[in-house]
Amino acid sequence: MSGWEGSGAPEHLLRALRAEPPLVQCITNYVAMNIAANVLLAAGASPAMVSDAAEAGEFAGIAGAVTINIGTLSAAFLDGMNAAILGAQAAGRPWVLDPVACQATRYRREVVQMLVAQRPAIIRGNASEILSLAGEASHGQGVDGRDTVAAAEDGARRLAQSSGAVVAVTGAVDYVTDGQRAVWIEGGSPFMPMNTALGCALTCLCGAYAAVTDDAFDAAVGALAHFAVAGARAHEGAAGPGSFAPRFLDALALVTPEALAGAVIRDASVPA
Ligand SMILES: Nc1ncnc2c1ncn2[C@@H]1O[C@H](COP(=O)(O)OP(=O)(O)OP(=O)(O)O)[C@@H](O)[C@H]1O
Ligand SMILES: Cc1ncsc1CCO
Ligand SMILES: [Mg+2]
Repeated sequence: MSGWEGSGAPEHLLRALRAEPPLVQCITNYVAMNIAANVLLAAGASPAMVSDAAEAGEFAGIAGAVTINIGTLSAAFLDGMNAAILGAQAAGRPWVLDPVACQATRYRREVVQMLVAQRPAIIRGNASEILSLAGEASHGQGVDGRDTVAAAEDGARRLAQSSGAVVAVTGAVDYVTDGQRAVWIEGGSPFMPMNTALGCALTCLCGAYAAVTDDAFDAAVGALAHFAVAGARAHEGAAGPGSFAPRFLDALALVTPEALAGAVIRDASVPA
């Protein structure tokens, strides 16, 4: 099918987001901070990189959503993450988890399990990270995915069922599931994984979409469709990852709700 039907379709969410730009509190890594903020601004949202525990919980009370990324994990970041999650939960706002390189060290494996237990609305990671979270063998090399998204399909569905989160697995073709509903999303560009932190930025955009709908599945599909359409457009005329990067920011901003309606989204739901 082409396009996700109904009021939760990406084009409707993008219209809502542009009409009232959501404030998204991003606790992300040092590599991603600037890239993710620019991605959110281009897409139409309002980023704030607020992570210290002294204010992260209070700030979460005024944000539309919180996003948490363990890319450059430290004790100080972790304190801020826990404060922000408590603040988001007290305010009834969703939070999104990016389990960067969670397969790599015991510290990351333990921290990410503790975070998953705090009920993120969405978990967005590459296939190697999602396989590890699902308890399966992962071939991830540090922060880079080395597994196919198809290999993580079953694990993603089980992880969604056990955690209660919508799970979004990204790669050449993306997969999103809430444990029952599922879609494949096509598009993007092979230059995307050659630009650092675009996945981290996408996690922040999942927060922006989650701020404008109560349905975390629709939010994840909307954010990933926005990246897929903008990435494919930016690929046209790009000579490599360097010239791709500014075209991608332009494309994120120039994508219209009507263009998002043309995103290639294939239903893969398990029959009830
Ligand atoms: N080969 C590819 N072709 C098309 N799009 C791709 C490809 N690989 C990744 N993407 C897209 O790039 C974006 C980021 O996904 P990716 O899986 O690379 O994240 P990641 O590994 O977490 O990145 P990072 O940790 O560097 O932020 C997604 O929108 C995804 O669809
Ligand atoms: C390169 C890198 N190292 C830690 S986080 C990060 C950004 C991509 O995940
Ligand atoms: Mg990543």
